[in-house]
Amino acid sequence: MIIHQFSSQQELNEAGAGIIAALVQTKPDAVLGLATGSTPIGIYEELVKAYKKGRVSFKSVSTYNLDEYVGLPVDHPESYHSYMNQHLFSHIDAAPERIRIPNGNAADLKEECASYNRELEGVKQVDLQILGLGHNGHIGFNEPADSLQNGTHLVELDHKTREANARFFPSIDDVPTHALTMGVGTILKAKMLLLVVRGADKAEILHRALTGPITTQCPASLLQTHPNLVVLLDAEAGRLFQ
Ligand SMILES: N[C@@H]1[C@@H](O)[C@H](O)[C@@H](COP(=O)(O)O)O[C@@H]1O
Repeated sequence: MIIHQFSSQQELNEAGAGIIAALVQTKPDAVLGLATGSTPIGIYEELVKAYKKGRVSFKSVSTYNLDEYVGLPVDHPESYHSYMNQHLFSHIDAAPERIRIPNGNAADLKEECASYNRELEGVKQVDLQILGLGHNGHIGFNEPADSLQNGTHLVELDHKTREANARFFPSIDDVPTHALTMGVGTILKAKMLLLVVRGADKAEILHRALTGPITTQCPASLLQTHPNLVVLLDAEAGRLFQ
């Protein structure tokens, strides 16, 4: 595990975007696993800048998103489809046919998960998976539990997760109760994991995830088992590592 701590958000964003851009420059048909949430927004902004300056092209890249809410219309402003268009896809040359986000409105959600799994199995390996961290230690939408699932599946969201995400909705009652998420097994198969964590409110859970026992009660703790985990932190999130 390599941990990089940054004193400014800008440096962190540039470092994150730099790692992704360098991968795509050397491997134009790279497979990227993408995350949503507030954490990666600045990194996506830097990637868009790099694209606009002609430093990187995404036209041959394939992308797989980690998760999506169940039951939000695709064009709902808080759907992860909308998020990805707003923060990344509408600004770069990514090929729509190589962009995949779980469909949380599929008539048959089980079949949607199965087909997402089949597609991911068809890809030899995700080259780089971006990850944020939930306040309860979740990754994607893999919530703390007695056991975790390997592949993409339907989850019921923890109250804590819905509370954390209520800031994006008129009220907590508007936050979806379920989501589709890649499983921890799928996440761990990526060649490289880029975990990005910001803010004092994540310091404790981050410290527990990276230095505490490996337990399904803290899904991010399983990242300790990955041979190529790179962690980008701001000073507030990294407070307990000093
Ligand atoms: N499903 C997403 C995760 O993929 C994200 O990493 C996490 C942290 O979100 P944020 O970056 O907004 O703190 O929670 C969300 O609910």
